[in-house]
This record gives sequence, structure tokens and C-alpha cells, in this order.
Amino acid sequence: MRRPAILDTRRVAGWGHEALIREVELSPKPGLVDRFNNGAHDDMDLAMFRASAAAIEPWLGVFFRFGRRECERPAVEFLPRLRPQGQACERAMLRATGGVNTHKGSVFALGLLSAAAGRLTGRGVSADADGLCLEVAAICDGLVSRELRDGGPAATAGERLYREHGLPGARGEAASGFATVRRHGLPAWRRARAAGHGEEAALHAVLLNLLAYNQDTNLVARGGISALHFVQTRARALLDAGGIDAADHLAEMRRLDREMTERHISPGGSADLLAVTWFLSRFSLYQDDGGRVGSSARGCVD
Ligand SMILES: CC(C)(COP(=O)(O)OP(=O)(O)OC[C@H]1O[C@@H](n2cnc3c(N)ncnc32)[C@H](O[C@H]2O[C@H](COP(=O)(O)OP(=O)(O)OP(=O)(O)O)[C@@H](O)[C@H]2O)[C@@H]1O)[C@@H](O)C(=O)NCCC(=O)NCCS
Ligand SMILES: Nc1ncnc2[nH]cnc12
Repeated sequence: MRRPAILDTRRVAGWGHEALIREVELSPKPGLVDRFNNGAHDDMDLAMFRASAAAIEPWLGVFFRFGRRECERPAVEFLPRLRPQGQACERAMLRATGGVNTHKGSVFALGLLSAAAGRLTGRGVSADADGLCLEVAAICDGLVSRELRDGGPAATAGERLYREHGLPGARGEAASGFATVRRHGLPAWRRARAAGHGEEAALHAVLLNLLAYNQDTNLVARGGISALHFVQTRARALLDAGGIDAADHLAEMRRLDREMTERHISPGGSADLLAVTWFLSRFSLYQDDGGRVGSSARGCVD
């Protein structure tokens, strides 16, 4: 019987860092930075993403410990207390990138999930993918109506796109408990791994499904709603043609990369959810290992 994985700060932060590295190194990735090219980006490259991931990693441990310490705090009170730390992590990211926004969405998503892992751990609850996503949904309950529907003037692309197109972006995905990841990303990962594909091919299957179904505000911010429809249509056609099992799958991904780069459109939100999918798959593995967390008799532990 394998020793169950013990969920702790180092493990969670390490998984988060590795998720960001596996995402950026997956190649080819249409419109995105990868090992082959910088996609539709003039201001960032692979080295910058690596530096950004390194700056973010310790903060994921901070969020995990904070969640574990405040595991009994009502979920609705938790996000306002977590957010300043998330914004500090964003500043650390920007220092590492010279002011370029590489992972703002990833900081939000992985930060919430790391904190949720801490909260479940502190409560002595095994943290599997679904449990983590539902804990994030509880933490982000009401976020879309508070900040997007009833919020003040649009200060960001995401806020503007909600008003123009009703797209809830990163906030909506978190408040739904990462529904796009649970419905499309993780099932694609599990199908590919069960069929015997390696991690790289499985991540390509995840990316294709995310491009097909994620309402990625990055695409709309750069190319309007037609850019989102273009990418979703092309990705669904590739899925219908067999996805990663099609003989010309990688050639088709490189072709889509050229087309999206020419259009200067980039699915940054889908890249984030690719990292989220891999991150969550680690917790499922941990769960399958019979992982359990020590329940503390005296409530939350630090
Ligand atoms: C809560 C916030 C993160 C919301 O920020 P914002 O108001 O900007 O809202 P969104 O546009 O919805 O999302 C921000 C980023 O989230 C990613 N994203 C987009 N769509 C989705 C989606 N459907 N699901 C999930 N995630 C999504 C995306 O981030 C990635 O792309 C960025 C890089 O691409 P690029 O095109 O270069 O982006 P820009 O530089 O902005 O454009 P250019 O100028 O280059 O053209 C990069 O961020 C990737 O991660 C969206 O960009 C935020 O307001 C907030 O509150 N943050 C504080 C932290 C916090 O609260 N933490 C709590 C837990 S610790
Ligand atoms: N690989 C990538 N390229 C461009 N934007 C991203 N946002 C997150 N990952 C990205």
C-alpha cells in the first residue's frame, strides 16, 4: 500500500508551480507562448513565464497556510481577507516580469484553489478535485453580481466585457466552481490518460476541449466576440475530426497557431484553465492514493 500523499504547503505550492510550467511548456499551443514561439504576444516569452511561475510559487504556500489557519471562517468572509495577499502576489509577478501581465488569471485561480486546499486540510477533509472546486464556489459566491453586475465603472477588460457581452470571465469560472474545467478539462484529461496517452498528449486534449468551450475573455478583449466564435468553431471541428487521435492533430494545432497569431488573438484564460486542470488532477491522484489529512481535534491548524 503506497504511503498516502500528505497534503502540505510545499506539496501544494510545488504542484501549482509545476502546473504553470507544464502549461507554458506544452507545445504547440495556438496563439500562446510555448517552446516553439511566443504566439500572439510581443511582450512575453518562455523565460518570462518561468520567472513569473517562480515568483508565484511561494505565494501559493502563503494562500494554503492562510486557508488552513482560517478554515472555520465563513466562506463569504474569506475572499476579502485573502484578496490583499492575492494582489501582493500579483505585484510579485509583475516585479518578476518587468510589469507584464503573464499570470494574473492564474494567480486568481490557483490562489483560490490553494487557499481552498488549506481550508479543507484544516477541517480534516480530504481535498479531491470536486471538493476543492466546490469550496472555491462557496468562497466566490455572489462575486459576479457584486463586482460585475452591480460594480462601478469597468476598470478592467474583464469588467468591460461583462457589460458588453455578459461574459463573466475568471470570476464567473471561479464562482461556478471551475465548471468548464470539471465539465470539459478534467474529463478530457481522464479519457486521454485512460486510453494510454502520455501527459503531453493528454494536456493537448485538455487544451482543445477548453478552446472549444471556455468563454475566454482574452480572445474577446483582442478580437471581439468573433474571435471567440472563430476559435471555438475551429477547436470543435478538430474534436469532431478525432482530436488528439487524428493523425494530423499536431499539424492542425500548428496551423491554428499560425492563424491565431496572424489575427493577434490569444486564449490566455484557456491557458490558465489548462494549468488548473493539471493542478486538480494531482489532488485526484492524491485522493486515489488513499490520501488523508490529519484531522485536528482543536479546529484549524497553522
Ligand atoms: C479577479 C481578477 C483576476 C479579475 O481580473 P479582470 O477584471 O481582468 O477579469 P478577467 O478578464 O475575467 O480575467 C483576468 C484574467 O483571467 C484569465 N481569464 C480570462 N478569461 C477567463 C475564463 N473564462 N476563465 C478563467 N480565466 C480567464 C486571463 O488571464 C490570462 O491571460 C493573461 C495574459 O494574456 P494577455 O492577452 O497578455 O492579457 P493582457 O496582458 O491583459 O492583454 P494584452 O494587454 O497583452 O492585450 C494573464 O493574466 C493570464 O493569467 C485574464 O486576463 C482580478 O481583478 C483580481 O481581483 N485579482 C486579485 C487577485 C485575487 O483576487 N486573488 C484571490 C486569490 S489569491
Ligand atoms: N502560455 C501562455 N501564453 C500566453 N498567455 C498566457 N497566459 C497563461 N499562459 C499563457
